[in-house]
Amino acid sequence: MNLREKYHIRNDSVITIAGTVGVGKSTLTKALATSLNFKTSFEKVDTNPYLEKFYDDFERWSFHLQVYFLAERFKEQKRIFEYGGGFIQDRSIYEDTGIFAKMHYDKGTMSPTDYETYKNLFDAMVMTPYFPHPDLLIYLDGSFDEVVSRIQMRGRQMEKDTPVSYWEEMYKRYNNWIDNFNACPILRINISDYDLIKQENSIEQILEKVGHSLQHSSRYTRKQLTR
Ligand SMILES: Nc1ncnc2c1ncn2[C@@H]1O[C@H](COP(=O)(O)OP(=O)(O)O)[C@@H](O)[C@H]1O
Ligand SMILES: Nc1ncnc2c1ncn2[C@H]1C[C@H](O)[C@@H](COP(=O)(O)O)O1
Repeated sequence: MNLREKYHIRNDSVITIAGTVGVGKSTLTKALATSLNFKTSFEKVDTNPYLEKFYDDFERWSFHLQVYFLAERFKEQKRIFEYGGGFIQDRSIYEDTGIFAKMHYDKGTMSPTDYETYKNLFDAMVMTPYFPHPDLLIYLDGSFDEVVSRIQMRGRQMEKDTPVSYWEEMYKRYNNWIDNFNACPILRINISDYDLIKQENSIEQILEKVGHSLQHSSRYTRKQLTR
């Protein structure tokens, strides 16, 4: 029996991983996809034509970057749909608006008109009954100090050059955002409770929680019954 079967995870499940920059989403995405034999959907950082410019001048590039991310994530959503699921997704589409666009608007680095335009586009594309929400959102949580040290350790220059107050603001917003999130079921995991590098059975502990959360989600059970 493989790990997916052992933990009663359907092979058409869609699991998205949310959490602040540097917390460990991509690392967990890879580990989960490998153990479940799922496909991955990653945020592409190296080929993003706006990201460095954005970190250099938020005001000038925030609208362009949000529209770019929205288009990229929507294309990924389509790909996931076309494959019929079986995906682990690195960052949810909900964070783009709920965290990033809102934060830049509130801080005055995205104009009210740009924010309104972006929000209208987002709502028309995503917040409709036609948009398939994930079966589960895994929310990765950790201490602020650990998150900042991971950003430094990973070493993307644009992020290292960004004032720590930016990450602090984002961190606070994430805590608030997840407490009010209800678009799909959530599983919260603290990064101090597992170590994918040193503890071999860490991934199984996470898979057990994932299987349990999915089994207890009425939407997932409904999906199971209609198959
Ligand atoms: N469980 C872990 N233990 C130790 N270091 C980790 C762990 N998960 C991620 N990291 C490290 O933290 C940094 C950020 O991780 P990453 O997965 O890229 O975060 P995110 O995708 O959330 O921005 C990377 O240097 C990565 O190697
Ligand atoms: N919607 C976004 N707006 C601004 N910046 C964003 C958005 N989504 C991701 N980012 C940035 C944050 C990081 O610098 C990179 C990649 O994120 P990570 O959490 O490391 O996967 O893109």
